[in-house]
Amino acid sequence: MADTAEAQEISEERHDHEIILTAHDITVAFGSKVVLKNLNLEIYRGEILGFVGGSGTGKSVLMRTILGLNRKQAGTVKVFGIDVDKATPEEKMAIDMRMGVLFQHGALFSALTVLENVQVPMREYLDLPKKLMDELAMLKIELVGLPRDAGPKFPSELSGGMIKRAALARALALDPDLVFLDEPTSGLDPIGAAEFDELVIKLRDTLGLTVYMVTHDLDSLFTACDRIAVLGDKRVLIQGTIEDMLKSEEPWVKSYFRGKRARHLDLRHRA
Ligand SMILES: Nc1ncnc2c1ncn2[C@@H]1O[C@H](COP(=O)(O)OP(=O)(O)OP(=O)(O)O)[C@@H](O)[C@H]1O
Repeated sequence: MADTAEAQEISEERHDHEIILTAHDITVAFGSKVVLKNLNLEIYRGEILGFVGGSGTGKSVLMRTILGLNRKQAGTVKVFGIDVDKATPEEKMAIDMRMGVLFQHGALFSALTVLENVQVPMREYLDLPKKLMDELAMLKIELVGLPRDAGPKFPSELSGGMIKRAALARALALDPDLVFLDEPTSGLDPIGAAEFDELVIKLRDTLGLTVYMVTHDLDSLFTACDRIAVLGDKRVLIQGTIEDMLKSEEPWVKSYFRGKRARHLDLRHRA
């Protein structure tokens, strides 16, 4: 277990300050309802960034905006150094292939087996023979810690934790550099959630992934995240390490990280 200073050093070495994604001056509104206003955020290569904020503050909207699934009224999103609004169709496709997503709801297609679910992005972007696709999908299934016999199963035959792992396998199908996880541990029991966090850390360490994780899970924020960004008042209120969150006097941050539910957690929980 690394102490705080050591953990900080490891974290700094890891992301080495290379920016992999920049959201600059983002404004998003639905009709007259402004959800995000002049929001700025940076994500560094190799980090696990935890994204937190009150319910309905716009965490999913921001993730969808970054992914190009929501219209924005203003601002720029640069991924891998390319402004997505100015990207050519070829650049756009290359960017899409380098980003994997685990959505909060509808994680898997219920009519498809786990193997077929993992193959969905492969079919969309690659033209591979079936046998090779089967082998690649099985590798992803094993990578996320599922047994091979999970491949031919349907989502309804899996536990909640296995479904999340299968959805993660699908997000990893195209060997992305950056993965977006929208509340990946919601609905899991604490043991399942802790195991999922460990898996995310292991994948980051072994594959060099960068992870953007929307979460309400304080355990995940304490144990898995190198940095945390807090959304409130339509913008990023604060971003920094868990130590920064614990020192913050911003009222929402203070009540979230030092409130009753956070009381049992402290920095000794950090891996
Ligand atoms: N397509 C849409 N049309 C209109 N309003 C929307 C749309 N998508 C999101 N909103 C609104 O934007 C606000 C932010 O929603 P969002 O789902 O991003 O919140 P969140 O921070 O992810 O919440 P939670 O933690 O509860 O999942 C909400 O008020 C929501 O109703």
